[in-house]
Amino acid sequence: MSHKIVVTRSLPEDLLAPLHEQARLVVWPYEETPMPYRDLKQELQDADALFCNVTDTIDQELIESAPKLKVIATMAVGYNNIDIPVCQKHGIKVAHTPDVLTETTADLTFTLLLSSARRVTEGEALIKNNQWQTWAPFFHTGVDIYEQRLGIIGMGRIGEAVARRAQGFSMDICYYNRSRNETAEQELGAAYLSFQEVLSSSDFVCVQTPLTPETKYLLDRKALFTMKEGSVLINTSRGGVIDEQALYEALVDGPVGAAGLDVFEDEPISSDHPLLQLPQVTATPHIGSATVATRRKMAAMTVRHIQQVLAGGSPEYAVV
Ligand SMILES: NC(=O)C1=CN([C@@H]2O[C@H](COP(=O)(O)OP(=O)(O)OC[C@H]3O[C@@H](n4cnc5c(N)ncnc54)[C@H](OP(=O)(O)O)[C@@H]3O)[C@@H](O)[C@H]2O)C=CC1
Ligand SMILES: O=CC(=O)O
Repeated sequence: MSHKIVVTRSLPEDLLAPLHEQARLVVWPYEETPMPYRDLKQELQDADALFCNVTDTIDQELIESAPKLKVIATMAVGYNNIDIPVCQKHGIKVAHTPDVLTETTADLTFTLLLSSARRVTEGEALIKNNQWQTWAPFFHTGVDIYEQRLGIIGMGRIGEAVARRAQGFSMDICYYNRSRNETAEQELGAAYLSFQEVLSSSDFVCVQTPLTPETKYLLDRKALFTMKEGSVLINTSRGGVIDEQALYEALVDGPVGAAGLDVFEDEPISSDHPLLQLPQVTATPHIGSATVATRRKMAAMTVRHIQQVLAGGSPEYAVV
């Protein structure tokens, strides 16, 4: 047993069992609390593999203090928290978990879309706060979903899965990517439009890009203020893709009618954040892929990635 593996969150024992058989595991004992950076740095000094997640910052300092590290396997598809060029420079393999979480994340995206359009959480709060007085012709009206236009910024795996759900609502689908997605165009009837056209013509805009230097604040003030009057914005990608201050202004004084947000620039978002004071914001705590079945698949895939690299091979889903 020569390998050391660091796991930054507690996980069900049966999921980690295959690793125990071939290595010494250091597992952060808490599920709800991230492993502090300092402890992680200390443990990585003689580690061969790292099992991490979206809350761990895997930066140059950390990577360069881990001379034996061979693989960083993250239990997520997004890897914006990992310094990929530094990993490449040091020959460290990086693996992530696409595909297994696609449908689950699309379900949550569509849940936010439906909920924002029909003001579900606002309505629930009215009832629970004893503020529902009567049925009234225009009481608590929302916007229609069926036959409306859905614009997807980032038509990749999750974007396509959201579009498939939108077909069931007879939505008119358009998208923007840097490159054209022939599958989405031919099989889902999605129209390829410019970024501006998607924003200005869509009743619903779903953001599904990764967070990269290019997509940081992709939805800035200018972009948000070109959105269609009364439109609904859904973000289940990463908080940093949207300028939150500008989104607040676009919701209060601009064209955005409502927003459904699963991700935030700083997580966990503080309950006194201005966005959370707005009734037209529906917020969930970064739970896009959070079903038991999907999280188990993600964890099992992350374990396999570590096994594959420690056995001298390449991970099934390699970033680099
Ligand atoms: N809320 C949650 O819990 C979850 C969040 N996520 C987030 O969702 C993201 C997407 O996942 P997934 O669908 O699997 O990823 P994919 O790589 O399959 O899709 C990403 C899409 O974004 C497009 N894109 C990338 N850069 C740009 C850009 N600069 N401008 C416009 N479009 C761009 C890509 O097209 P092209 O390259 O042609 O531009 C591609 O179509 C993840 O990176 C992660 O951050 C994922 C799972 C759960
Ligand atoms: O945010 C989650 C992910 O898998 O990426």
